[in-house]
Amino acid sequence: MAVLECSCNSEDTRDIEQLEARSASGALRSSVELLLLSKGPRGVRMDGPATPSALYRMISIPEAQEIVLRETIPLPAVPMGLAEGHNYILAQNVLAPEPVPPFPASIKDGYAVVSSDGVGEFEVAFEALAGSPPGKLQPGTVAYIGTGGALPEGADAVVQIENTDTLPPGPDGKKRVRINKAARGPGDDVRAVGSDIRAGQVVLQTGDLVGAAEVGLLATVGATVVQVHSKPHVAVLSTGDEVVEPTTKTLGPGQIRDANRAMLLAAACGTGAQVTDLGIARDTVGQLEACLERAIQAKVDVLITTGGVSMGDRDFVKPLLERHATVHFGKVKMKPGKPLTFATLDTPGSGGRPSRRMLVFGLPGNPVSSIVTFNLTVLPAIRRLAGWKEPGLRRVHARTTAAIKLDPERPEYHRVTLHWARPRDAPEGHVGGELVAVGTGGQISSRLLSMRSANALLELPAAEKTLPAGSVVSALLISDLSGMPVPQTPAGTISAS
Ligand SMILES: Nc1nc2c(c(=O)[nH]1)N[C@H]1C(S)=C(S)[C@@H](COP(=O)(O)OP(=O)(O)OC[C@H]3O[C@@H](n4cnc5c(N)ncnc54)[C@H](O)[C@@H]3O)O[C@H]1N2
Ligand code: MOO
Repeated sequence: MAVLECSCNSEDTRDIEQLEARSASGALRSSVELLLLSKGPRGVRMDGPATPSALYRMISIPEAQEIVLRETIPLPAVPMGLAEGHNYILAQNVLAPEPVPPFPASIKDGYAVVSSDGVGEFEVAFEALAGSPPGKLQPGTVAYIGTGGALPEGADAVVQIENTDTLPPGPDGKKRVRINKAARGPGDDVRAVGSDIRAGQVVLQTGDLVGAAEVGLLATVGATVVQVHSKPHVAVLSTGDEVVEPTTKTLGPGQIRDANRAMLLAAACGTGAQVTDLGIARDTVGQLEACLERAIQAKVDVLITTGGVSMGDRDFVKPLLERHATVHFGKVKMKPGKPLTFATLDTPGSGGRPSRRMLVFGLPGNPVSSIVTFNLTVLPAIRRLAGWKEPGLRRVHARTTAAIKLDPERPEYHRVTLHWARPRDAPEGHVGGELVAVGTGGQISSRLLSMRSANALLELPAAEKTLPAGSVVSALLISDLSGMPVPQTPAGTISAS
């Protein structure tokens, strides 16, 4: 992970009018402003007032997610070495150039035999050890063979050592063995050529995530350099006059420590993205614009801001994006996260280079709103950039354990910890279970404790009613479930149905 520190806390306090005046006189020529001059048909305005936030159409979350993915183009493929390729998405199919195993290989330590020779006493003609070239076996003799050893020519099966007794050497000093239990026939305890992987078989496909096992497969077929999608470069910026560094020992009047930046940098890091910390911007157009410029200069693929996207007269993020980018939406019917804003900013390439696109997510300042909207929109975009075919959160169903009052207007993403438990009416000792959703306490969007240990978001519809305990509700997974509480049952338990 590369971390580039770049704080934007300059003392620049230009307001919108000053900016507009300087722009009109041609005094500003930063890369942000040059972008303005090269804007496309849906591009930005430098003249006229910003769209008041109240004027944004409130769209649904599925619509918002569709827009985000529509505007997100996977990053180009790059060659990557075997070890570094871990956790990348393949941009090519990988074929086996030869069969695995490439020779008939013993499955056991024992004796290579001619299966029709059956039981009896045999001379051990030679040793066929793993890694050695196979010898040639005559009928009526056997060869000692190790697991993975190449079956000698003439042999057609292996008898494991447990089914043999070592005999004293013969008068000629040759080793001898008694086969007590014959091979069941040709091929017994032998891996045939290509039985694991056929020659030419596609072992990995475009779009596959390279986990540890996939690295092993690449190594097996000798694919030491493969094409993978680049990982995006993500920058995170906090905004707000009240927001101070987490290192602040004593908070001044009205100050709060910046929770969002560290949290979102951690979340972005968790995707494998390269991350850049853009610091905290004060609520001034000048500082925000300077940070936007930094992000462009640093060639980030995804810029995440938090705060300043709502209705206040110091909420400058939307107006800034309206001026410098194409804003696709600025209000989403969801709780938390209503003022979620999404824009794209295209930088034209020069000297034959392709143009770059920066996705900009203006997340709400409330910490829970910022991490919930990250999971629902930013994460899928990061995954799509990195080449994921199915970048959305995985949906499961879970039973609620308490009554939940629904929001009458906005669908709510209710934070829960999923457990695996016996169904409610199941008798003691019942094998199998279902997902049970335990709420994380007060769900107000400022209360970050509601995200603590949350591994899923219940998708609650907007309605004028209370959902009774025991309802089955769809839930989106926001963390891997391997740490999920699970009642202990003996290993290998099988349900008797
Ligand atoms: N008149 C209206 N006011 C608000 C509306 C509305 O529709 N009409 N929407 C509310 C909703 S919903 C949300 S969510 C918030 C979002 O506001 P902003 O995105 O503009 O965020 P701020 O006002 O800057 O901050 C909100 C809240 O979060 C705290 N905060 C901000 N940054 C951080 C940070 N980095 N770490 C921790 N906490 C942070 C900030 O102090 C505020 O308490 O708007 C409602 N208002
Ligand atoms: O939508 Mo806001 O995120 O409810 O608090």
